[in-house]
Amino acid sequence: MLRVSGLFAGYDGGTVLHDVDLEVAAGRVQALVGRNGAGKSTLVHAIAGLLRPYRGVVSVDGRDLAGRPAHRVARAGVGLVPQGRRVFPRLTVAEHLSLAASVRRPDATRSGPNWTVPGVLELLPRLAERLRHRGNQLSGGEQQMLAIARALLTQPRVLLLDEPGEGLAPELAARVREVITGLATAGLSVLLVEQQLQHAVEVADRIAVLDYGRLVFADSTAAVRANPAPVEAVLSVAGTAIPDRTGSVPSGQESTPIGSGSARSVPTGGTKRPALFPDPSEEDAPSSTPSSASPSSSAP
Ligand SMILES: Nc1ncnc2c1ncn2[C@@H]1O[C@H](COP(=O)(O)OP(=O)(O)OP(=O)(O)O)[C@@H](O)[C@H]1O
Repeated sequence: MLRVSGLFAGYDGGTVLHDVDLEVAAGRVQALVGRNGAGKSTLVHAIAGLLRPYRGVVSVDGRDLAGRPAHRVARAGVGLVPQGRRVFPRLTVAEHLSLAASVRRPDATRSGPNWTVPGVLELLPRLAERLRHRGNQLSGGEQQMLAIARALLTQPRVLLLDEPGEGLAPELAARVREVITGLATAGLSVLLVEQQLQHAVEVADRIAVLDYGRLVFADSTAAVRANPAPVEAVLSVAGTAIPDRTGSVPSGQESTPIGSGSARSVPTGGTKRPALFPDPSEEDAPSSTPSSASPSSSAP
């Protein structure tokens, strides 16, 4: 379990995160949404040890990691899929994977999933076809899969993903969400930074909203589906128009300027249910968890 408590962090003495509390249980996906500049990446970096918090607790399975350097945090079981993927342009896929596999955390074999190179290639078969390609020869989707594979090979118990669908074609972003669901099913605690609420609710068990560095909302995805207005109100202040599943912004849900005082949570047109979420009876059946997501199928 990942636990963040009373976390303050920022840059050069300025405070970005104010008293943030968050818990992500094993096997769960916690989505973190918020408008641009709300502090989502700052929180991810503070958890991952890339940014030293001013104060507060960051713990994994009860072990306090706040202020530890990134390599120590990684060895304690926190995997990071950073925003922008950050693959090495000149290393091949195979080299990325063998490098990641060489920095396994020391107790990795004693508990939790045991990810191997064959195991991640089974989960992400596109990478198997690209083993000799360099990072700069991969598509955005392939780079994202590589970033996920690299993180898994460090044998994380907690996986942090910072906007993994950013810049991907819709079908690839959907595949990434499918993989994330499978990873949670395999027992990981997943913290997912997601720009679009519509996508967050597809994959997360819980939704938290960060605004001006403060956690202003946290509840189950079911509760958000039932009443998205509080979350939408925070997001709409940023002028972030959330598209529906077809990718278009529903009529009446255009973004609201800061200070206008009206959230766009309920579209005009008289429907009670905001168009962001389809009626549950109209939704597609949930996709089954890919069996290949289980690392138990990994070769030793
Ligand atoms: N390295 C840095 N040095 C100084 N300030 C920073 C740095 N990184 C981020 N900030 C500032 O911290 C605040 C939060 O930024 P952060 O990147 O965490 O937001 P975010 O919610 O992830 O935004 P986005 O959705 O655009 O990625 C912003 O005001 C940003 O300008």
